Amino acid sequence: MWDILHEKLFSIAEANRSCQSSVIHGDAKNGDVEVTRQAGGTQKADDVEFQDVQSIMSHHMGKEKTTREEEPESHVIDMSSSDESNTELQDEAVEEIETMFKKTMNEAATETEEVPLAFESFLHRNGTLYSCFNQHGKRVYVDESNGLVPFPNEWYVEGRFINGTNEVPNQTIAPSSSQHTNAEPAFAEDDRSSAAFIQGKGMVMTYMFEEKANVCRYFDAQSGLWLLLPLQWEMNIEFVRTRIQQIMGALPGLGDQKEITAALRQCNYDPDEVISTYLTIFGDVLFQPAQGEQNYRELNSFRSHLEKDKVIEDLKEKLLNKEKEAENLFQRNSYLARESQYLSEVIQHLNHKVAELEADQQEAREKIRALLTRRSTVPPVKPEPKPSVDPGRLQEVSSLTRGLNVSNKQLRSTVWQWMEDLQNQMKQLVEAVQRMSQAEQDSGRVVEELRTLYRKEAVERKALYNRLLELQGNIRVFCRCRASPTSTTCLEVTSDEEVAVSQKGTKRKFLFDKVYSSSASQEKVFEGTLPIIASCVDGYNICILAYGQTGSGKTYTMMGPKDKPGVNIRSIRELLRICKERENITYALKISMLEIYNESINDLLTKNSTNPLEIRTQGKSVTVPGLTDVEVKTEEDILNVMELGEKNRKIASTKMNIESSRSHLILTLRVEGTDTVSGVTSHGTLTLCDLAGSERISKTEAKGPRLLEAASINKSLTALGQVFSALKCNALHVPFRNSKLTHLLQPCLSGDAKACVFVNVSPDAKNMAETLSTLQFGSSIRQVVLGKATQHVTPAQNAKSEK
Ligand SMILES: Nc1ncnc2c1ncn2[C@@H]1O[C@H](COP(=O)(O)OP(=O)(O)OP(=O)(O)O)[C@@H](O)[C@H]1O
Repeated sequence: MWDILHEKLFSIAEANRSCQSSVIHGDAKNGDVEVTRQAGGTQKADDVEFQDVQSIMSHHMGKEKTTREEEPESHVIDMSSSDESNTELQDEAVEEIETMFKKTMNEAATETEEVPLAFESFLHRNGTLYSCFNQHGKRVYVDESNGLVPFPNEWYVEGRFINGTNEVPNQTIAPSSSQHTNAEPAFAEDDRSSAAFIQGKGMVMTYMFEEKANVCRYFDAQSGLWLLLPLQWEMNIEFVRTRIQQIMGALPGLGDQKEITAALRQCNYDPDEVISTYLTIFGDVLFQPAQGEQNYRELNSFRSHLEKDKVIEDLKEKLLNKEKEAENLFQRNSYLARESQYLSEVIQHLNHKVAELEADQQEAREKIRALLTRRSTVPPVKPEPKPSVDPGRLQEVSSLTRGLNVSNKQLRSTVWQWMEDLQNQMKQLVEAVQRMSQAEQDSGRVVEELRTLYRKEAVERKALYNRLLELQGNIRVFCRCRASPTSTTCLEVTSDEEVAVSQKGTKRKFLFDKVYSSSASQEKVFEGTLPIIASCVDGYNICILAYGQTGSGKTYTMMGPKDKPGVNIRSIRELLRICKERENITYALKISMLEIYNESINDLLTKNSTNPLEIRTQGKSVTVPGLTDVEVKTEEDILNVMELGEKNRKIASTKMNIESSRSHLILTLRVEGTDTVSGVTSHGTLTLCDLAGSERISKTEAKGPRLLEAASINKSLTALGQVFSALKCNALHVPFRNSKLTHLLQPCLSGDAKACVFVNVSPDAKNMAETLSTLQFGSSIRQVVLGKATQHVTPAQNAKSEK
C-alpha cells in the first residue's frame, strides 16, 4: 500500500513541478488552505494537500533533500526543517497522511472540471479578517452567520486586501473579477503579509504589524487573534528574511539567522542598526566570512552581549555598592579597632586595679589575721563604765535648749518680719524710683516747655525793649555843659532837657533828651546811656558820640580821668556786668581802636600802622580789613588795650606834630553772645566815638596842614550832618560814604542801630558862637530822632509844651 501511495504522490509531484510558484491563503472560517498558482491560475486544494503530504512524507522518510532540490522556490513554509522529529509527530503525521490519502482517493474518483475559486483576505480596520472571493463577477465575503454576503463598497476604505506576499492597496482594488484573474499579483511589493506553518495549527497567515515597535504576528483562526509569531518561524517570512540577507551580505561573518532575527527584533527590524550594533560588539571580524560554526560560536550572541552589557552595568553598580559597603565596613572596622583598643586599655586598667585590690585584700587579710592572733594573746579588756550624768545639769541643759529653741523661733520670726518689711520697703523704693523717673520725665517736659517759653520770652523781651528804645528814639541826644573856669557864662540849663543861650539879651532854647549841667557827675552822665548798653548785649549796634568844639569836654565825657572814668569805661564795665549776669549766654568780646585823621584811617592797636586802612562794605556789613582786633575778657584787658591805643595815638600825633584833638577816635567793641539755652547767637557792636573839635578855624589859620586837617574835620562833620538830615527826611539815599567817619558809622546810624550823641558845650561867653553852632547841630539831630519815632513824637517846640 505504501508503494502505491508513493507512486501516486510522486505522480502528483511531477505535475506540480510545472508550477512556478504558489501562494497559500488561509481561510478565516474553516482554516482550509488553498494554493494560488502564480503562473497558471489556481490549483485545487487537494493538490496543495498532496504537496504538503509529499513534504511531510519526505521529511519522515528521509527524502527531504531530494524533494526540495526538485521543487521550485515556494513561499510555503516548511516547518519540518526547523523541528526535530519525534515519535509522536511521526504517528500524527502518519495518521494525517492516511486521512488525506483516503480523502484524496475518494474525491479523485469524482474529480471533475470546476471553476477555480480565488480567495482574498480582507483585513477590516476593526481587526476582523474576512475571506472574499469572486462569485459570478461580484466580490463576496464569507460571514459566519449569514454565509456569503456581498462585499460592501464602503469597506474599500475601511480596510485592505492582503495576500501571501503583499499588502494590497485598496485604491488599486476594483470589485471586479477581472483583477483576480490577473497573472501578475497586484500587490507583489508588500512583504508584511505572509503565511507560516505552525506545528499543531497548520498554515497560518502572518502579518507584520507596524506598531510602536514592529511586531510580527500571525492570525490565529481558532481564537481570532493576532498572536506573536515565534522567532524560529519569523525568520522565514519575507519581511525578515530580506533584512537578514541584507545584514548577512554586509556582515559575512554572521551565520546564525535566528540570532539575526532576534537582533532585528531588538532593533525594531532596522537592518542598519543591527549592523552597527554587531560591529560595535564584534568589530571588523564580521567583515570576514564565517570560518565554520566554531568560529561563530566564539562570538557571543547578540542578545547575550546586550544582556552582558546590562549585566556589566549591573555588576558595575553592584561593584560600586560593594565598594561603598566595603568602605563603610572599613570605617566600621577602624572604629571597632579603636573601640577595641580603648576597651583593651580599659581592661588593662581594670586588671591593674584588680591586682591592686587583690594586694590590698591580701594585706587586709594579713592584718585581720594579725589582729586575730593578737586578740587571742591579749586578755579581754573590761568595758569602762559610762560616766554618770548629773540630773540637775541635764535639766539645766534641757531648759537652756528649750530657751534656745524659743529664741531661735523668735529670731526666725523676727528675721521673717524684717524680710517682709524689707520687701515692702523695696517695693516702696521701686515705686518711688518709678515716680521719680516719671517726675523726671515730667520735669524734663516742663524744662523743655520752660526753655521754649524762655526763648519766646527772650525774643519778646528783646523786641519789647527795642520797641521801647524806638519809642524813646533810636538816637538820643544829650547836652553836657562843661564847668566854666570864668564867671562869664552864656549858658543856662533851664531844665533837665533844655538849655538856653543868652545872646544880646535874648535866650535861645534848645531841647535835648537830657541836659547835664557842669555839676553833673560822670556817673550821672553815663546813666543816660545805660539803656542802650543792654541793647548791645542783645545784638544791636550801639554808638555813643561826643560832639563839640575843642576843650568842650568831649574827651572828659568819653574817657574821663582815671579816678572819674567816662562813658567808655563805664559802658564797657556795664557791658561786662550784663554779660556776666546772663548765665545762659556766653560772650566773646573783641576790641579795636582807630583814628581818622585827614580822611585816613590809622590802626591804634599796632605800632606798625604805616599804611592807612581802607573800608570794605559787604551788604550791610562795614569792615576795615587789616584792623587789629584784640580779644578781651576782663575790664583790665580792655583798659590795657585802650591805654595802648591812647599811647599809640599820642606817638603818632607827636610824629606828625599835630594835636590829638584834630582826629576822630573810634573805639569799637564787638560782642558775640551765644544763648546756651536757645542756641541763638547775637552780634552787637558798641562804638565809642570821640569826634575831633568842631570849631571853625580862623582865616589866618587857613593855610598849610592846619587848613588841610580843618577841611577834613569839616568834611566829616558836615557829612555827619548830611546823614542826619537825610535820616530826618526819610530820604531814600543816606550819604554815608561822603566821609570815612560816616562810612564807618553807617551800621550804627541805620536800621535798628541805637545812638547816643553827647553835645558838649563850653559855657564861656567867648565860645558862644561855637556853642550855638554845636547846640543847633545837636538839636537838629534830636529832630531826626523824633522824626524816626513816627507819630509818637513831636517836634522840639511842641515837645516842651507836651511836657
Ligand atoms: N565836666 C567837666 N568837669 C571838670 N572838668 C572838665 C569837664 N569837662 C572838661 N573838663 C576839663 O576841661 C579840659 C578840656 O577838656 P577835654 O580835653 O575833655 O576837651 P575836649 O573837647 O576833649 O578837647 P579836645 O577836642 O582838644 O580833645 C580838661 O582839662 C578837662 O579836665
